[in-house]
Amino acid sequence: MQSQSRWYDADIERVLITEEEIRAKTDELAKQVADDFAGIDQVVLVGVLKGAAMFMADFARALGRVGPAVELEFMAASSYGQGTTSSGVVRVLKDLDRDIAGKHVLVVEDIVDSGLTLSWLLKYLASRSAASVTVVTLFRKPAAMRSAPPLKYIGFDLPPEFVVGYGLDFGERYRELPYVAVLKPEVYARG
Ligand SMILES: O=P(O)(O)OC[C@H]1O[C@H](OP(=O)(O)OP(=O)(O)O)[C@H](O)[C@@H]1O
Ligand code: HPA
Repeated sequence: MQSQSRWYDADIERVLITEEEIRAKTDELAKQVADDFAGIDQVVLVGVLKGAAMFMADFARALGRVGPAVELEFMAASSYGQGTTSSGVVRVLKDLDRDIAGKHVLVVEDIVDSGLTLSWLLKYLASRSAASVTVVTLFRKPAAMRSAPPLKYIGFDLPPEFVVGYGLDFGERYRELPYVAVLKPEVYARG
């Protein structure tokens, strides 16, 4: 059966990580976290919107199958706006709804690129008296190795290119792609 063409097909330069690879890696990360959190009954997952929406949903279910009970919390932070480089200023668009004091918190990020968002977020959460704060990110860019806080749970290392899909956007578009891809140069240039 021929697969149907989708609106974004013509914009894609190349796929970097497939849907199947994302699924397998998500299960693997959940297993690692479950093993490390053995003996802990409850973990609060803090998803960083909007980019982490897809990973949060899939990771929460993967962890639920093999690990502790999870509570879902979301924060919304933004530093990229419409472009492909960080503005350098993290804006909180939505704060946590509940107190995390005394709880084991796992921050769920889609990507750590410059590391600015994560560094800022960890400082922000440090004042909330959580029992522990750990980070899981599905993707990491090379710049993060220089400037981001040390990370234990990383899905994939990506090349230093602006990517879209599986939650990641370019000007709010392409988040719904089931894989992670690089767009054609003319698409980035159009803005
Ligand atoms: O390591 P950094 O260079 O800080 O980049 C990482 C952050 O950038 C993206 O969010 P963005 O600010 O684009 O907001 P969004 O999630 O709403 O797209 C992404 O979802 C991460 O949260
Ligand atoms: O490569 C990226 N794509 C989309 N959003 C991002 N936020 C940081 N890096 C990226």
